[in-house]
Amino acid sequence: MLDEAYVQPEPLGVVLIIGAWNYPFVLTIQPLIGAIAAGNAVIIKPSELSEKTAKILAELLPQYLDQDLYAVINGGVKETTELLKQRFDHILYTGNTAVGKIVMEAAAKHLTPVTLELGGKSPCYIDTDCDLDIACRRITWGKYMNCGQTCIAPDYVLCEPSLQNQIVQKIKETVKEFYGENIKESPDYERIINLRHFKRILNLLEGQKIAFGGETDEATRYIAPTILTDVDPEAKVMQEEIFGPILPIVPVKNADEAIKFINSREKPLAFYIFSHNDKLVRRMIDGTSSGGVTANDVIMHFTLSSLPFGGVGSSGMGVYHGKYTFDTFSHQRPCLLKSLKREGANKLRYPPNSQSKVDWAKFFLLKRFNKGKLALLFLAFLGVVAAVLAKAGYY
Ligand SMILES: NC(=O)c1ccc[n+]([C@@H]2O[C@H](COP(=O)([O-])OP(=O)(O)OC[C@H]3O[C@@H](n4cnc5c(N)ncnc54)[C@H](O)[C@@H]3O)[C@@H](O)[C@H]2O)c1
Ligand SMILES: O=CCCCCCCCCCCCCCCCCCCCCC(=O)O
Repeated sequence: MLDEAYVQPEPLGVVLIIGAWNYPFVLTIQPLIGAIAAGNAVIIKPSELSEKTAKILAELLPQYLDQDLYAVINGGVKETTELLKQRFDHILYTGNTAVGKIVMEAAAKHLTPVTLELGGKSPCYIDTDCDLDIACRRITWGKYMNCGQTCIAPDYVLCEPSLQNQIVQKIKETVKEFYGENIKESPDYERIINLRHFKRILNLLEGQKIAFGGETDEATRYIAPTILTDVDPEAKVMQEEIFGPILPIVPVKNADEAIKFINSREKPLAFYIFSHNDKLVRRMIDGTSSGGVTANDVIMHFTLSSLPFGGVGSSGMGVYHGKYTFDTFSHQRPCLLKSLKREGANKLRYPPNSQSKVDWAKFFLLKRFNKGKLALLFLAFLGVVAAVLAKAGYY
């Protein structure tokens, strides 16, 4: 009661931030800000795939930040492997799950804590009680933004079979509204990062029923906004994160079947539910697990600095954004400041031990006391009252 107890966040030391190529600026600078705020030195390793952003980060950062404390190291697998042999005090990695395991293994050698911002297949459930026009506009935005190369893009849609055709029609209309008749010419429609990913995505289309889109151009790595209908849960496109502009629709009987479907797979990075029915929204949140959730929209939980961002299970571990980034890169150090006085009370914890000492310790620590102690306390209280009365009478 008389001591001072507080939590003093302290810097961890040297932090390594490994970024991914799909949002190469935000995925390195956002964690960097929190790591600096928490007082750490930082090494940034941008993705070699987004080579121009990597180059510009290495040119710009030293112009504005202390070069002894904040470094940018560019390179690919070889350089990152070498970097990971060093001892860091925290590693924040953004990228795919397979490399996440490599990072965690390397970190374990030094007992370095990790934050792993990974991916996964983020489901999107559309309820029959829903404004389909709005739902489809928001899904079109989140799915085809950056050509589907967004970690929290809705990966696939779950809905009742009766909604399928309407969804296709409405997304089709929205694509036209967003990107015009000639999508290829739209300055707002992006391309696939490289040929390897282009071929990987095309491979996912094999044997599928294309309800919309499907046009591709290898020379410019263009893949049109595409929708697949009646997709078999066992199909290739349902086995890995798509990370491209393909939206499979998997018909389910109802919300309960959707919950079962989601729970039978790895925990996703995000989960989206579109419904007017608030009770259903909460039931679906309670019945599933995912890194984050947005109801009646997509992507937007990422934009709130008041919410922690991160995955769970195979979609990652640890969180950042806003104050959570500061906390991730800090050690929460508990401090108790006592004085050298009141040694009489402290004698309770020193040997020789006795039942009376145990009872008093219970009283102080657990706020638990037996009836005998209660009587004693009552007597003490009466004594205090008597003393006060006597003093008042005396004066
Ligand atoms: N959770 C998030 O915030 C988030 C954000 C963006 C992307 N992602 C996920 O990232 C994935 C896409 O990114 P990616 O993995 O293709 O990015 P990537 O290929 O850029 O790899 C990520 C980083 O890992 C490094 N790397 C690659 N192979 C390595 C190895 N063998 N050893 C050590 N380091 C290695 C790269 O140099 C790069 O810096 C998707 O799964 C996506 O969902 C997650
Ligand atoms: O790959 C992983 C990283 C993901 C990065 C995703 C970045 C996404 C950025 C999206 C920015 C969206 C900004 C939208 C701002 C405009 C908002 C207007 C909102 C009006 C809201 C009205 C309301 O009803 O709430």
